Amino acid sequence: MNQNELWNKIKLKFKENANFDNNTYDTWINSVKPISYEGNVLTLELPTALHRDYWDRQLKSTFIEYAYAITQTDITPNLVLKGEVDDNNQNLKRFNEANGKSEIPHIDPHLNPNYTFDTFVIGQGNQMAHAAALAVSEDPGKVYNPLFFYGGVGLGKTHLMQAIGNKVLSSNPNAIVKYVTTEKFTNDFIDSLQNNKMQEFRKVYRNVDLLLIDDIQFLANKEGTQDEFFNTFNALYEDNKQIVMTADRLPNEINSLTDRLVSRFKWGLSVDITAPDMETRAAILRAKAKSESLAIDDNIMSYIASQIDSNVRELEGALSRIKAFADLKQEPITMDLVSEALRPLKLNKEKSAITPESIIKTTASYFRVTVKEIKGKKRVKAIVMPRQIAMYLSRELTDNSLPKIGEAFGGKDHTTVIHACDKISKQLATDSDLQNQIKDIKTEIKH
Ligand SMILES: Nc1ncnc2c1ncn2[C@@H]1O[C@H](COP(=O)(O)OP(=O)(O)OP(=O)(O)O)[C@@H](O)[C@H]1O
Repeated sequence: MNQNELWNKIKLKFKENANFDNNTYDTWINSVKPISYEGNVLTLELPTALHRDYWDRQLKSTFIEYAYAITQTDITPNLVLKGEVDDNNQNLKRFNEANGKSEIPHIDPHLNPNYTFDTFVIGQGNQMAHAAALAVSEDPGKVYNPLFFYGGVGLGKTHLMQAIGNKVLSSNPNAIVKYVTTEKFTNDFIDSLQNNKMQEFRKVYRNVDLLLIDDIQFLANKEGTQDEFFNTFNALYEDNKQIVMTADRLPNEINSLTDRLVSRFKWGLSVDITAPDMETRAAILRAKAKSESLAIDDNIMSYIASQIDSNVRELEGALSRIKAFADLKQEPITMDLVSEALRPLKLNKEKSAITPESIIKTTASYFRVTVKEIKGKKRVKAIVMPRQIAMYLSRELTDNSLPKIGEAFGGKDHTTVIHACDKISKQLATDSDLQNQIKDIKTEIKH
């Protein structure tokens, strides 16, 4: 029997017995080419490294079983990639090290199983992001690539991004999905540079079907990591692999993000997620309460939703607090219990009520300018500097979104706030006078 005859017989067995649909059969079996059959080794040429990984993990043992049924001998598959075939040394090396070991390291998707579409409540602020996420999860790499979510903290960006990963894996358990924060990507990159492991790094990041990368604003000012990310992005994109990213702002608003990255990100779709309205907050609470089997009256839900209006993470925190209160006191969840449980949160909020308004007031008096001047448009240095410092402090000390801060400064655009924050952060690194001024103003604000 030559290699073609043997492979055709094995293929037939895969077709008849392996329970593959046509698509799966074409992808993993029909795309394989028999190269040689010598001794007890059948050399097969596979189209990509992904195929080899899949064969190593999923198909090798079935292959051996089918080959044995046909030849009554143990046949070992020698899996090579196109281009490797002529290189005998590499071929041999690969064969020797193979032994069931996959070339692509095992990739842990790092997904939270609770972050699914089922547990995500759709509301006004996230409707569009949800629709885009769903579309991408149904057809990764095809519709919006890359998909980019941006918006403030605790609004569900990570949840939605991981929901895509969970859905892709549940539809195709063999898909290679990887979720990473930008911080982890950066650390992995630096680590592999220092330890001469760039090849492994690339093997991990360039062999995924779906890359989910969170908080890419942290790529700011990291040129080397940006370069590597750019190359990763290109490799995946050219291979029609899906990339999903999140950040707290639009790519062109991220400090020193290279133009080539910004322009790549524009190839796909950017969608913002905004804070949930009252109705959505109540719906989220109802869903969370239900999943934890908490019995809470509808009007109590509305009350909680009206009190906690910043973001979903805080809403969840409030609910856990209420639950803990009810458990400790062994009482049902009544309006009294809820208002007692939430009182410290509200008091805290009132006591430490640091708002852009209070920051503007303190900063103005520190620099002996007026609140009106800070909120105004005058561009003289004596006013611009205090204005930018107050914007910077509003960003640092409050949870207000960039547009909200802009509004507090007499209706300025959020890009002006970003510019101010970036400028002050940069200057702070080298200017000790500014460091002291900011320290003093902060102390005053907190008193
Ligand atoms: N629409 C929603 N329905 C259900 N749960 C939600 C929704 N939005 C957010 N959450 C929950 O709120 C919490 C915070 O969400 P998440 O971590 O995804 O926010 P984020 O936008 O990524 O914030 P950050 O930028 O701080 O990481 C999570 O526990 C998430 O499950």
